[in-house]
Amino acid sequence: MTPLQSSGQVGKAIAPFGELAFKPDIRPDVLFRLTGKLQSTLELPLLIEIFFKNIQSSVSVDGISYRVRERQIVVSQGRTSAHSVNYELSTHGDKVGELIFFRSSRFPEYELANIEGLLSTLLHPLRNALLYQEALDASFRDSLTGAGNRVALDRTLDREIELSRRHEQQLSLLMLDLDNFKSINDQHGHSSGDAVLKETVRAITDCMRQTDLCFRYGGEEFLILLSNASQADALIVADRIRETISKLLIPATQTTTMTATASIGCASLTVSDSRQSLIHRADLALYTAKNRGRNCVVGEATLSQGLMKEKRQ
Ligand SMILES: Nc1nc2c(ncn2[C@@H]2O[C@H](COP(=O)(O)OP(=O)(O)OP(=O)(O)O)[C@@H](O)[C@H]2O)c(=O)[nH]1
Repeated sequence: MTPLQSSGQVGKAIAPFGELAFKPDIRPDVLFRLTGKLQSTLELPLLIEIFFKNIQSSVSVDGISYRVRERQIVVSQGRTSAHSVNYELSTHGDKVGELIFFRSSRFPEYELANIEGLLSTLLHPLRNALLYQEALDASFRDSLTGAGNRVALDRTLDREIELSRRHEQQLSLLMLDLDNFKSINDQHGHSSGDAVLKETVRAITDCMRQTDLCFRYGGEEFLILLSNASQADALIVADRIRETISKLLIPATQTTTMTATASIGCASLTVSDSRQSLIHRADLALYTAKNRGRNCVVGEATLSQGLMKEKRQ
C-alpha cells in the first residue's frame, strides 16, 4: 500500500493557491509550451504521456496514474513508488477523474504548489479528451441496450480471432435470439419490447466474464464473444444466460410483468475459420435451437451429428 500523502481538489486549489504556503515556481515559457503540447491531442493515453514527460523538468516524479472510476479508465505512465499524492480533478463543475503522482520521497509543500500549477494546464485538455472518448465509445455502442454495435463487432471479431490464434487459445461465439419477440411487441407495445431488450443485455452481461463481449447483431439478436472458452465452457455459459433470461420478470405496466425466453447457438473457432464462417456456424446452431422448440442451447457437436440438415432460409 502506498501511503496517501495528501489530496486536494485541484479545481478549487488552482484558483487562489490560497491553501498552500508556496506559490508555483514554474517558468511561464514552460507552462506555455506544456499547454501547447497538451492541446495537440484528444487521445487520453497520449495526453497523459505528454504531461508526464513534460513535467519532469519542473517536478521529479517516478510515475503518474490517471483514473476515472465510473468509466473504468486507468492510464498510467512510469512506475508506482512509496509516496503518492492524489488529486480529484474538476473543471467547470465537471469531475474529470483523479490523478496520482508517485515517487520514492515525500513531496514537500513547494513541489505540491508546482504540481498544482502544472495540473492547471491539464484540466481543459483532459475534459476535451474525455468528451472525445465518450463520443468515440458511443459510436461503437447500440444506443438502446449499451451492447456493442455492428461496427464494433466487425472490428473486434477479426482482432479476437487473430489474438486467439497467436496465443493458441480457444474462442467461442454464441448467437442468441429472443423467442417470439414479435408477440411481446404486439402484446405489450414497442417500448415494453425495448425494455425486454435492455434487460436481456443486462442478463447476458451478468452471466459473462469481464473479458467477454456482447454485441447487438440485429433487432432481437445478440452475439456473445467468449475469449479463451472451449465449446464445453461456452455451452455452460450459454445455458446460464438462457436460464437467467427465462427467469426475468420485466415490468410491463405498474402491476404486470413480462417474461421472455431465448434460443442460443454456439460455435467455436477452428483453424480454417474466418469471421463470416464462425458467425455462420453459430447461426446454423441457433436455427437448430429454434427448430427444437426454442428456449434451448445448441452446440456444434449436435450439428456435426447430422441433426442439422435444413438450411436457413
Ligand atoms: N421493441 C423493439 N422491437 C424490435 C426492435 N428491433 C426489432 N424488433 C422487433 O423484433 C421482432 C422480431 O420478430 P421475428 O423476426 O418475427 O422473430 P420472433 O418473433 O422473435 O420469432 P422467433 O425468432 O422465430 O422466435 C419484430 O417484430 C421487430 O419489429 C427494437 O429495437 N425494439
